[in-house]
Amino acid sequence: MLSVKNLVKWIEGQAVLEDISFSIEQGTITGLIGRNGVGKTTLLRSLVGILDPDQGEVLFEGKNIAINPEVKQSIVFVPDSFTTFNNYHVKELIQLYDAIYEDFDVSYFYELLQRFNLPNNRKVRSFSRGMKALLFIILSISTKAKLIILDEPTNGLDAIAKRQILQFLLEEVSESQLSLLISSHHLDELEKISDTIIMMRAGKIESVISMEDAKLHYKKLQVVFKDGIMPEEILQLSHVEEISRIGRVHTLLIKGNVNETVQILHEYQPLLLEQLPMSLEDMFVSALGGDGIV
Ligand SMILES: Nc1ncnc2c1ncn2[C@@H]1O[C@H](COP(=O)(O)OP(=O)(O)OP(=O)(O)O)[C@@H](O)[C@H]1O
Repeated sequence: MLSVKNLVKWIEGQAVLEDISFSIEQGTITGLIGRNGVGKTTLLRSLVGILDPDQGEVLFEGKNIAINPEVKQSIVFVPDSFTTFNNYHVKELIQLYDAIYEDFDVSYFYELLQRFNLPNNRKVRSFSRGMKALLFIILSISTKAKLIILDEPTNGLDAIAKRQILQFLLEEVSESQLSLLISSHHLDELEKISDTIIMMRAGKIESVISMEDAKLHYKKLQVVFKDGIMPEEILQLSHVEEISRIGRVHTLLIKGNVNETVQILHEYQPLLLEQLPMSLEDMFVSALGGDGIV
């Protein structure tokens, strides 16, 4: 559905995006993660034409978005800040979206407004941060676009609103074959809803991995030895990484064949050896933990 090919973006003499390529399939949720300043927002803005890439292209259903502006009807970007719209009344926003997006569904918008208990008789300025986030997610869904790109969508939402909106996004994806690309630092949320995770590092793609593969290929083990010391042989294994140590409890991240590692660990007769659920945060820390802020 969306195909990004060799995207490069320079800002003020600095390469912010370097040779970015990936694709997004219909009806899927892709999470975009990476440390602060790696270029996530710049990438999202380049995908929708707010920024012009210096090299490379973005194809939506085979059409280059730079020379086929009508394609932008099918892609909606929800930014992480809504100050531009502060002076708009909700009704003016509806008129604006209705004028821009041919398939904007006004009655569905009002239905969603009611579902999320948002007022329709006020200016955006009077909404809280979380209410604004909800409002713009609802607006984007009501456009009936095929791809919605969200930059930090759950920032400022309370725990209940977060759950509601994530559940709602999942429903929309399964019912209407919508695709979502979501940039977020809330890895626990992305882990629950994403099919694929794109990890960025210093303006480049570090990895693209399906959550299914990630769960198969990464495992987390907790191990305690009598003398509290992790055998050097284990630390030397290239697919094993010690991600934390609290007292005598060592936590290991295993990439690849976990059975082989467990067998070796058993030879050292540990007092405790147990497998823990692997989280996206573990993968993130393992892959990017050594990086400073870029
Ligand atoms: N308008 C701009 N002028 C100068 N530098 C910019 C501009 N926009 C982005 N940058 C730089 O580009 C890099 C990437 O910024 P970007 O906002 O895309 O990162 P990010 O991954 O979204 O970060 P965060 O997770 O903190 O939101 C940073 O080094 C930033 O300083």
